Amino acid sequence: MKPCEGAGRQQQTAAGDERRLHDDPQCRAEQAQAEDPWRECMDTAVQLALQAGQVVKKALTEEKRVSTKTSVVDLVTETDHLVEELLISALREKYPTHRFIGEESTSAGSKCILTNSPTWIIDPIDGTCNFVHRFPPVAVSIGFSVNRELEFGVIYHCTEGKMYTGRKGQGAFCNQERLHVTKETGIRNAFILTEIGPKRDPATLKLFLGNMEKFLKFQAHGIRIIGSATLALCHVASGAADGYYQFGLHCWDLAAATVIIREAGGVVIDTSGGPLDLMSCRVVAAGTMELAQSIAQELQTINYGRDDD
Ligand SMILES: O=P(O)(O)O[C@H]1[C@H](O)[C@@H](O)[C@H](O)[C@H](O)[C@@H]1O
Ligand SMILES: [Mg+2]
Ligand SMILES: [Mg+2]
Repeated sequence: MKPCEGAGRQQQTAAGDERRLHDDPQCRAEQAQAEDPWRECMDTAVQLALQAGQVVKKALTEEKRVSTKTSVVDLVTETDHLVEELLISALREKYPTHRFIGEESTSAGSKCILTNSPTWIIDPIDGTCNFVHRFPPVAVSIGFSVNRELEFGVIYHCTEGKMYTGRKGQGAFCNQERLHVTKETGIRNAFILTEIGPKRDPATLKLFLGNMEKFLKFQAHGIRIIGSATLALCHVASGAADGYYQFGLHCWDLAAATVIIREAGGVVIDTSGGPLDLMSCRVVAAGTMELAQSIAQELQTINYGRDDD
C-alpha cells in the first residue's frame, strides 16, 4: 500500500505515530485516491444520478413537450435536455479536463468520439417513450471510461429507486445487494430481453420479428421488451433475465450497463460473437458466454450504422 504523502515526511517517527498518521482523514483520503483514482468520480456519479432521478420521477407525472429525432417513434422531451444539461454542467465544473458524450448533445450535432481522456457517457433519460407515456421503467445512465476502458457504470431506476452500480474489478450492486447473473447456457430455457430500436420500415420489422420468431421456435421460456435498454441490461446483471440482444441502441445505453453486467459475472459481446464494439449500435449480453454465442449465432443483422460515424 502506497504511504500517504504526509506520512513520507515523518516516517522516521515511532510506529505509534505512524498509526496516528493513518488515522488522519487527510492521509486516508490521499491513500484512497492513490488506491482508486476514479472512486471519487463514481461517488459523484451516484449523487448526480440520484438528483437527476428525482427530477425525472417528478416530471413523469407532469405535462410534457414531446419532439421526435431519427423517427416518429424516437421521442425526446424538454426533461431529457434539462437532465443532460444538469449532469454535464455539474461534472464539467468539477472535472474541467474530462470529456463528455451525451445522447442529446450528440443528437444536437456534438461528435461522438471516444478518446483516451476520462470520458463521461450519459443517457439522461433511458426509456423516453416510457417516460412520455408514464410507463414506469425509466432510468438515468452514467458510464465512465479512461484510456477507452470502461471504469464504472451507474444506472438509477427513477421510479423504483434502485441504484445499479458496477466498478471495474470491484463487483456490481443494486442498492447494497451484490448482483450475480444466471448460469443458463441454452436458448431453449432462457428468458431473453430485447428492444426494437427506432426504425419501423418493413425490412427492419421483418428482420426484428424474424429474430424474435427464431428464439420462440427454440422454445425460449420468454422474450420481453420493457422499453429501456439500460434497465433490461440491469435485469441480466441481477439474474432476472438470462440474456439480451439489440440492434439500434447507442454507446450511452451500453456504457454503464456493460460494466455492471461484467462485474456481475456476465458477458457483453458483439452480435457477430466477437468482442463488444461500444460504438456499433448493437449488442448481445448474457450470464454465460455459451448463451451469448448461441444468441449471436441466430441473429440476422439489422444495420443501424455507428455512433462515431
Ligand atoms: O432514447 P432512449 O434513451 O429512451 O433509449 C431507448 C432507445 O430510444 C430505443 O430505440 C431503444 O430501443 C431502447 O429502448 C433505448 O432504451
Ligand atoms: Mg435517452
Ligand atoms: Mg437510451
